[in-house]
Amino acid sequence: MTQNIDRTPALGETGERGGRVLIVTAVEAEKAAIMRGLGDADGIDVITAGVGPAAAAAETAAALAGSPGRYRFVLSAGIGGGFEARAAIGSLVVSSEIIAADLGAETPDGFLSVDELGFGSAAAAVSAEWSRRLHDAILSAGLPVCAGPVATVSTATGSAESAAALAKRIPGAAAEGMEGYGVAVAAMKRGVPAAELRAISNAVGPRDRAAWRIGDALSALEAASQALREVFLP
Ligand SMILES: O=C(O)c1cccc(C(=O)CC[C@H]2O[C@@H](n3cnc4c(=O)[nH]cnc43)[C@H](O)[C@@H]2O)c1
Repeated sequence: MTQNIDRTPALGETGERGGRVLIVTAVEAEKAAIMRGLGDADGIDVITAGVGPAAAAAETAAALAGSPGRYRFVLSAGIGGGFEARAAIGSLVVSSEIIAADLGAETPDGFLSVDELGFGSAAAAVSAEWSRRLHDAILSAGLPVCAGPVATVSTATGSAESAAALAKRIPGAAAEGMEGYGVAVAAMKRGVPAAELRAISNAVGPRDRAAWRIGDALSALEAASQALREVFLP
């Protein structure tokens, strides 16, 4: 289930695709942080799609369908939960994989993924080359960053048991968000490479709203976006 897939065309293999980058956030505060970091960078569109994989997929699909050939890369970006010992609050995670972690069936013996059910794949295509370039640019800027699987969930994890089960199911899981799989599937269906960036606001585990550091995560997202200018600009 956690196998890395890179079915999308390689970086530079733009074919008929245009030169712009599409960044999809869930909420306005994430968009604003990214725009502050990007400054007056041309060639990048940042949109707010709403919370959850369905809204993310619908808005991404609409943006790509509305301007066929306009985009060469799509990034799902926002704040997220970090898995213990992988991603601390205020750090950044770049996707090596994007996994729909709760897409499947519950059985008396545990969770079965759609892969195990034979209904497709819970892993959306991630561009390994784009992910590497994003990771390296953020690292070069001196920001704390790791590359790892990012889980997409419809219900944010809220207990130690669920966090442990997820970490077991997705070896090396680094972050959790609610939109990446939707964005990546919409991009994949249009043949546009995609990846995900999460700035960590909270630990994945027992719900503790008072411990969330949304301001720190938004500052990290802004700093990462500044570092990514050189990657995105033609
Ligand atoms: O009030 C709560 O307990 C609560 C729990 C989980 C998520 C929320 C949100 O309002 C955040 C939704 C928004 O932020 C991303 N996000 C941030 N941290 C996590 C997480 O640990 N697990 C899943 N998603 C997270 C998410 O992508 C949404 O866009 C409130």
